[in-house]
Amino acid sequence: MMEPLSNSKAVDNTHEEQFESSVTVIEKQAQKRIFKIIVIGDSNVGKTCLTYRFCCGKFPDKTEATIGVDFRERMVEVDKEQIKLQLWDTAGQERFRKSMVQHYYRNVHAVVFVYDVTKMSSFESMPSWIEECDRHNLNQEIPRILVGNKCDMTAKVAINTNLAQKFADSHSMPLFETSAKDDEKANHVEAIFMTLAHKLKNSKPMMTPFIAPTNLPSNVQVISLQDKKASEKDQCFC
Ligand SMILES: Nc1nc2c(ncn2[C@@H]2O[C@H](COP(=O)(O)OP(=O)(O)OP(=O)(O)O)[C@@H](O)[C@H]2O)c(=O)[nH]1
Repeated sequence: MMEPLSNSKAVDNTHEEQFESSVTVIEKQAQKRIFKIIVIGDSNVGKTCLTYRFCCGKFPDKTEATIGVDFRERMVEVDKEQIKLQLWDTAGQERFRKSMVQHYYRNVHAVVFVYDVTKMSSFESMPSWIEECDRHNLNQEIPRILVGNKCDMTAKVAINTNLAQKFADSHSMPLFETSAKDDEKANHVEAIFMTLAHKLKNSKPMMTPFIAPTNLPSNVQVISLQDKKASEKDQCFC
Protein backbone atom coordinates (compact mmCIF):
# COMPACT_ATOMS: atom_id res chain seq x y z
CA MET A 1 0.00 0.00 0.00
CA MET A 2 2.93 2.37 0.66
CA GLU A 3 4.19 2.23 -2.90
CA PRO A 4 1.24 3.92 -4.62
CA LEU A 5 1.08 6.59 -1.89
CA SER A 6 4.72 7.56 -2.29
CA ASN A 7 4.28 7.49 -6.05
CA SER A 8 1.32 9.78 -5.81
CA LYS A 9 3.31 12.10 -3.50
CA ALA A 10 6.11 12.16 -6.04
CA VAL A 11 3.63 13.13 -8.74
CA ASP A 12 2.25 15.92 -6.53
CA ASN A 13 5.75 17.25 -5.88
CA THR A 14 6.53 17.35 -9.58
CA HIS A 15 3.27 19.14 -10.13
CA GLU A 16 4.08 21.68 -7.44
CA GLU A 17 7.60 22.24 -8.75
CA GLN A 18 6.24 22.61 -12.25
CA PHE A 19 3.69 25.11 -10.95
CA GLU A 20 6.32 27.13 -9.10
CA SER A 21 8.69 27.25 -12.05
CA SER A 22 5.81 28.30 -14.30
CA VAL A 23 4.93 31.09 -11.89
CA THR A 24 8.55 32.24 -11.96
CA VAL A 25 8.54 32.25 -15.76
CA ILE A 26 5.33 34.28 -15.83
CA GLU A 27 6.60 36.74 -13.22
CA LYS A 28 9.83 37.24 -15.15
CA GLN A 29 7.98 37.80 -18.41
CA ALA A 30 5.56 40.21 -16.82
CA GLN A 31 8.40 42.22 -15.29
CA LYS A 32 10.39 42.64 -18.49
CA ARG A 33 10.15 46.13 -19.89
CA ILE A 34 10.76 47.22 -23.43
CA PHE A 35 11.73 50.73 -24.51
CA LYS A 36 11.55 52.17 -28.01
CA ILE A 37 14.41 54.46 -29.01
CA ILE A 38 14.38 56.16 -32.40
CA VAL A 39 17.64 57.10 -34.08
CA ILE A 40 17.24 59.98 -36.53
CA GLY A 41 19.40 62.27 -38.65
CA ASP A 42 20.46 62.88 -42.26
CA SER A 43 21.28 60.04 -44.60
CA ASN A 44 24.81 58.63 -44.34
CA VAL A 45 25.62 59.99 -40.85
CA GLY A 46 26.01 56.44 -39.50
CA LYS A 47 22.70 55.62 -37.80
CA THR A 48 22.74 52.02 -39.03
CA CYS A 49 26.38 51.56 -38.00
CA LEU A 50 25.74 52.98 -34.52
CA THR A 51 22.75 50.74 -33.82
CA TYR A 52 24.59 47.75 -35.30
CA ARG A 53 27.64 48.47 -33.15
CA PHE A 54 25.52 48.60 -29.99
CA CYS A 55 23.39 45.54 -30.75
CA CYS A 56 25.91 43.34 -32.57
CA GLY A 57 29.17 44.57 -31.00
CA LYS A 58 30.95 45.43 -34.26
CA PHE A 59 31.06 47.72 -37.26
CA PRO A 60 29.00 46.23 -40.11
CA ASP A 61 30.91 44.87 -43.10
CA LYS A 62 28.76 46.89 -45.44
CA THR A 63 25.64 49.03 -45.24
CA GLU A 64 23.05 50.24 -47.66
CA ALA A 65 20.68 53.16 -47.32
CA THR A 66 17.92 52.25 -44.89
CA ILE A 67 14.50 51.95 -46.47
CA GLY A 68 11.75 52.77 -44.04
CA VAL A 69 13.11 51.45 -40.76
CA ASP A 70 15.33 48.67 -39.39
CA PHE A 71 14.94 47.30 -35.89
CA ARG A 72 17.64 46.08 -33.60
CA GLU A 73 17.23 44.97 -30.01
CA ARG A 74 19.46 44.35 -27.05
CA MET A 75 18.77 43.35 -23.47
CA VAL A 76 20.72 45.40 -20.93
CA GLU A 77 20.93 45.20 -17.17
CA VAL A 78 20.27 48.35 -15.17
CA ASP A 79 20.29 48.17 -11.37
CA LYS A 80 19.77 44.42 -11.56
CA GLU A 81 16.79 44.76 -13.86
CA GLN A 82 16.89 43.35 -17.38
CA ILE A 83 15.31 45.79 -19.82
CA LYS A 84 15.05 45.56 -23.57
CA LEU A 85 16.15 48.47 -25.74
CA GLN A 86 14.45 48.39 -29.13
CA LEU A 87 16.34 50.64 -31.52
CA TRP A 88 14.51 52.02 -34.53
CA ASP A 89 17.12 52.81 -37.17
CA THR A 90 15.22 55.18 -39.42
CA ALA A 91 15.88 56.14 -43.03
CA GLY A 92 17.64 59.48 -43.47
CA GLN A 93 16.55 59.86 -47.07
CA GLU A 94 13.22 61.60 -47.40
CA ARG A 95 12.02 59.31 -50.20
CA PHE A 96 12.56 56.25 -47.97
CA ARG A 97 10.86 57.81 -44.94
CA LYS A 98 7.50 58.97 -46.25
CA SER A 99 5.38 55.88 -45.73
CA MET A 100 6.81 55.01 -42.31
CA VAL A 101 7.10 58.35 -40.59
CA GLN A 102 3.90 58.07 -38.56
CA HIS A 103 5.12 54.76 -37.13
CA TYR A 104 8.50 56.08 -36.01
CA TYR A 105 7.01 58.58 -33.65
CA ARG A 106 4.40 56.41 -32.02
CA ASN A 107 5.07 55.38 -28.40
CA VAL A 108 8.64 56.63 -28.42
CA HIS A 109 10.58 56.53 -25.15
CA ALA A 110 13.79 58.27 -26.26
CA VAL A 111 15.38 59.95 -29.28
CA VAL A 112 18.96 59.89 -30.52
CA PHE A 113 19.79 62.71 -32.97
CA VAL A 114 22.84 61.87 -35.09
CA TYR A 115 25.03 64.12 -37.22
CA ASP A 116 28.33 63.42 -38.98
CA VAL A 117 31.20 65.45 -37.46
CA THR A 118 32.79 65.75 -40.90
CA LYS A 119 29.69 67.14 -42.58
CA MET A 120 28.42 70.58 -41.58
CA SER A 121 25.13 70.16 -43.45
CA SER A 122 24.21 67.16 -41.26
CA PHE A 123 24.76 69.31 -38.15
CA GLU A 124 22.81 72.20 -39.65
CA SER A 125 19.90 69.80 -40.21
CA MET A 126 19.56 69.11 -36.50
CA PRO A 127 16.97 71.88 -35.85
CA SER A 128 14.75 70.45 -38.58
CA TRP A 129 14.96 66.95 -37.03
CA ILE A 130 14.00 68.45 -33.68
CA GLU A 131 11.12 70.28 -35.36
CA GLU A 132 9.97 67.04 -36.93
CA CYS A 133 9.82 65.44 -33.46
CA ASP A 134 7.83 68.41 -32.20
CA ARG A 135 5.47 68.23 -35.18
CA HIS A 136 4.71 64.63 -34.22
CA ASN A 137 3.90 65.76 -30.68
CA LEU A 138 6.72 63.90 -29.03
CA ASN A 139 6.57 64.40 -25.32
CA GLN A 140 9.10 67.08 -24.33
CA GLU A 141 9.97 65.08 -21.24
CA ILE A 142 11.38 62.04 -23.01
CA PRO A 143 15.18 61.72 -23.01
CA ARG A 144 16.97 63.11 -26.07
CA ILE A 145 20.64 62.72 -26.90
CA LEU A 146 22.80 64.45 -29.51
CA VAL A 147 25.47 62.30 -31.16
CA GLY A 148 28.31 63.44 -33.40
CA ASN A 149 29.50 60.34 -35.26
CA LYS A 150 32.64 59.53 -37.35
CA CYS A 151 35.08 61.04 -34.85
CA ASP A 152 37.73 58.64 -36.17
CA MET A 153 38.06 60.90 -39.23
CA THR A 154 40.04 63.46 -37.22
CA ALA A 155 41.56 65.28 -40.22
CA LYS A 156 38.12 66.00 -41.62
CA VAL A 157 36.25 67.17 -38.53
CA ALA A 158 34.11 70.18 -39.47
CA ILE A 159 32.02 70.71 -36.34
CA ASN A 160 34.07 71.47 -33.27
CA THR A 161 33.02 70.25 -29.86
CA ASN A 162 32.27 73.75 -28.49
CA LEU A 163 29.78 74.49 -31.22
CA ALA A 164 28.06 71.12 -30.79
CA GLN A 165 28.04 71.49 -27.00
CA LYS A 166 26.38 74.93 -27.23
CA PHE A 167 23.69 73.49 -29.46
CA ALA A 168 23.19 70.52 -27.14
CA ASP A 169 22.97 72.81 -24.09
CA SER A 170 20.45 75.06 -25.80
CA HIS A 171 18.22 72.03 -26.29
CA SER A 172 18.95 70.48 -22.88
CA MET A 173 20.54 67.41 -24.40
CA PRO A 174 23.74 65.63 -23.50
CA LEU A 175 26.31 65.49 -26.31
CA PHE A 176 28.30 62.39 -27.23
CA GLU A 177 31.03 62.43 -29.86
CA THR A 178 31.74 58.96 -31.06
CA SER A 179 32.66 56.58 -33.83
CA ALA A 180 30.82 53.46 -34.78
CA LYS A 181 33.91 52.38 -36.70
CA ASP A 182 36.82 52.89 -34.31
CA ASP A 183 36.91 50.11 -31.70
CA GLU A 184 38.20 52.40 -28.92
CA LYS A 185 35.80 55.26 -29.53
CA ALA A 186 33.01 52.71 -29.83
CA ASN A 187 32.99 52.66 -26.01
CA HIS A 188 31.08 55.88 -26.38
CA VAL A 189 28.41 54.08 -28.39
CA GLU A 190 27.87 51.82 -25.39
CA ALA A 191 27.75 54.91 -23.17
CA ILE A 192 25.07 56.57 -25.33
CA PHE A 193 22.57 53.76 -25.04
CA MET A 194 23.43 52.84 -21.45
CA THR A 195 22.89 56.49 -20.46
CA LEU A 196 19.46 56.25 -22.04
CA ALA A 197 18.79 52.90 -20.37
CA HIS A 198 19.50 54.44 -16.96
CA LYS A 199 17.22 57.40 -17.71
CA LEU A 200 14.47 55.11 -18.99
CA LYS A 201 14.74 52.75 -16.05
CA ASN A 202 12.95 55.32 -13.93
CA SER A 203 10.30 56.18 -16.46
CA LYS A 204 6.89 54.61 -16.65
CA PRO A 205 6.89 50.88 -17.26
CA MET A 206 5.90 49.40 -20.57
CA MET A 207 5.34 45.67 -20.46
CA THR A 208 6.15 43.32 -23.30
CA PRO A 209 3.17 41.68 -24.95
CA PHE A 210 2.20 38.86 -22.64
CA ILE A 211 3.03 35.39 -23.93
CA ALA A 212 1.90 32.54 -21.71
CA PRO A 213 4.40 29.68 -21.30
CA THR A 214 3.30 26.47 -22.91
CA ASN A 215 4.44 24.01 -20.21
CA LEU A 216 1.89 24.85 -17.54
CA PRO A 217 0.22 22.09 -15.54
CA SER A 218 -3.33 21.51 -16.69
CA ASN A 219 -4.88 22.93 -13.50
CA VAL A 220 -3.22 26.31 -13.93
CA GLN A 221 -5.11 29.02 -15.72
CA VAL A 222 -3.17 32.06 -16.84
CA ILE A 223 -4.54 35.57 -16.70
CA SER A 224 -2.38 38.37 -18.05
CA LEU A 225 -0.90 40.55 -15.32
CA GLN A 226 -0.85 43.58 -17.55
CA ASP A 227 -4.38 44.67 -16.97
CA LYS A 228 -4.29 43.90 -13.28
CA LYS A 229 -3.59 46.33 -10.51
CA ALA A 230 -0.59 45.45 -8.34
CA SER A 231 -2.88 44.45 -5.47
CA GLU A 232 -4.64 41.89 -7.65
CA LYS A 233 -1.48 40.20 -8.93
CA ASP A 234 -1.58 37.43 -6.32
CA GLN A 235 -4.97 36.32 -7.57
CA CYS A 236 -3.88 35.78 -11.13
CA PHE A 237 -3.44 32.03 -10.95
CA CYS A 238 -6.31 29.77 -10.11
N1 LIG B 1 34.74 56.56 -40.84
C1 LIG B 1 33.53 56.22 -40.40
N2 LIG B 1 32.58 55.86 -41.27
C2 LIG B 1 31.35 55.54 -40.78
C3 LIG B 1 31.05 55.57 -39.40
N3 LIG B 1 29.74 55.22 -39.24
C4 LIG B 1 29.28 54.96 -40.45
N4 LIG B 1 30.23 55.15 -41.39
C5 LIG B 1 30.10 55.00 -42.85
O1 LIG B 1 29.14 55.96 -43.30
C6 LIG B 1 28.33 55.41 -44.33
C7 LIG B 1 26.85 55.51 -43.95
O2 LIG B 1 26.59 54.72 -42.79
P1 LIG B 1 25.10 54.26 -42.38
O3 LIG B 1 25.19 53.70 -41.03
O4 LIG B 1 24.54 53.40 -43.45
O5 LIG B 1 24.36 55.68 -42.42
P2 LIG B 1 22.81 55.97 -42.12
O6 LIG B 1 22.75 57.22 -41.33
O7 LIG B 1 22.15 54.78 -41.52
O8 LIG B 1 22.25 56.23 -43.59
P3 LIG B 1 20.69 56.09 -44.13
O9 LIG B 1 20.30 54.66 -43.95
O10 LIG B 1 20.75 56.49 -45.58
O11 LIG B 1 19.85 57.03 -43.34
C8 LIG B 1 28.80 53.96 -44.53
O12 LIG B 1 29.69 53.94 -45.61
C9 LIG B 1 29.55 53.63 -43.25
O13 LIG B 1 30.56 52.70 -43.44
C10 LIG B 1 32.09 55.95 -38.49
O14 LIG B 1 31.93 56.02 -37.27
N5 LIG B 1 33.30 56.27 -39.05
